[in-house]
Amino acid sequence: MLWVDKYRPKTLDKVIVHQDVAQNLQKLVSEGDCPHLLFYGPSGSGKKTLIMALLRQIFGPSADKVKVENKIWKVDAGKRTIDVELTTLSSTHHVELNPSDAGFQDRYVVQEIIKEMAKNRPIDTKGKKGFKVLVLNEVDKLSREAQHSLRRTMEKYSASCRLILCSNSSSKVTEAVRSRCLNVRINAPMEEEIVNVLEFIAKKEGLQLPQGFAACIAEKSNRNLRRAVLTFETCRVQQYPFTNNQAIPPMDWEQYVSEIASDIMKEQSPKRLFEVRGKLYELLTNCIPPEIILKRLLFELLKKLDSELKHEVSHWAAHYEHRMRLGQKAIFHLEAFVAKFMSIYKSFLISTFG
Ligand SMILES: Nc1ncnc2c1ncn2[C@@H]1O[C@H](COP(=O)(O)OP(=O)(O)OP(=O)(O)O)[C@@H](O)[C@H]1O
Repeated sequence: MLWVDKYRPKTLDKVIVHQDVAQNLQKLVSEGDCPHLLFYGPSGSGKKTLIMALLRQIFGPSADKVKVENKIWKVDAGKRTIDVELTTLSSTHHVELNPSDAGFQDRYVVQEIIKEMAKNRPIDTKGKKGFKVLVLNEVDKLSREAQHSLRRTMEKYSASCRLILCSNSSSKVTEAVRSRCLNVRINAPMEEEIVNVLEFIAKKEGLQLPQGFAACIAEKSNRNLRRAVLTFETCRVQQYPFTNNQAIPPMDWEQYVSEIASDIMKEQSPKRLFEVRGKLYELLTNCIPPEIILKRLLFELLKKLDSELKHEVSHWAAHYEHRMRLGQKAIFHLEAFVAKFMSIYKSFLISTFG
């Protein structure tokens, strides 16, 4: 098991970072009734960990016993019936799903599937009417229609079900949904907090971790806890005993994006565009989210660019990121950005050097 999973705190009293949030959540549960919740914060900040620990606090260890199901739902979409394939993770008390996986059919997922799940009211351990928890991931990626439907579901079934929403940014969640939830902001952990987590893992694994090296991993992680723990494990495999000046390897995919950026800078032609497309496709098939690829690619390209082009290139990256959100096939928009970049860069080279 990877350290990120092995050392993920299981209960609210065991968390190393966000102890204040964990305490507030504990109070909320002890008061008996939990409102709908919206957890938001950057990737790797610990949202999911807190949600899982909260479920355990509410329902006890049985919340950990989850089964993964891949189901095809037949939903009524106006005049026709469509098939929506979704993966759910469920225990006896909760169901977790990612409705935005259904792409532009996401509103049917909310209108039909989530509504159906929310309706069924379980009884709790004391034989009273209990409530079911639905954990919805990546709500910020839901279309506006889906978010409107979600709002209705939240209102209508609030007696039988609680929604726990998880998202990276709260600004992409509509005001109507936000205002019906208790908003829980999960900040990116501070570097010292990351060092504490690394020291905790080192102690458990019986490793000697030099202070300077832990601080270096924390700094390189960009305040992303998952990344810090993954890097720490990679370093352990590469070299032990650790030294203060040990090299910290970049993530494989970041290396790959950097190579793509170099390819684009070296040649701007349909042939090169075709090659780059293949590489981008490979990243997507390895589950690197397209927005992250675009952001990283922009970062790498900006490093190599003259300052007069930076503004224009950033503008087009934002343009294609927006289109990617509206569309379905991310590869089209990534490729379109690369083609646009090649055209801008080539014109710049011709006008400068003739
Ligand atoms: N409070 C905590 N104390 C100690 N370690 C933590 C804590 N929260 C998270 N971690 C560690 O950080 C890793 C990443 O956390 P988590 O998956 O909760 O992040 P996330 O915010 O949900 O990320 P994403 O938005 O990318 O899914 C966990 O696997 C766990 O090892």
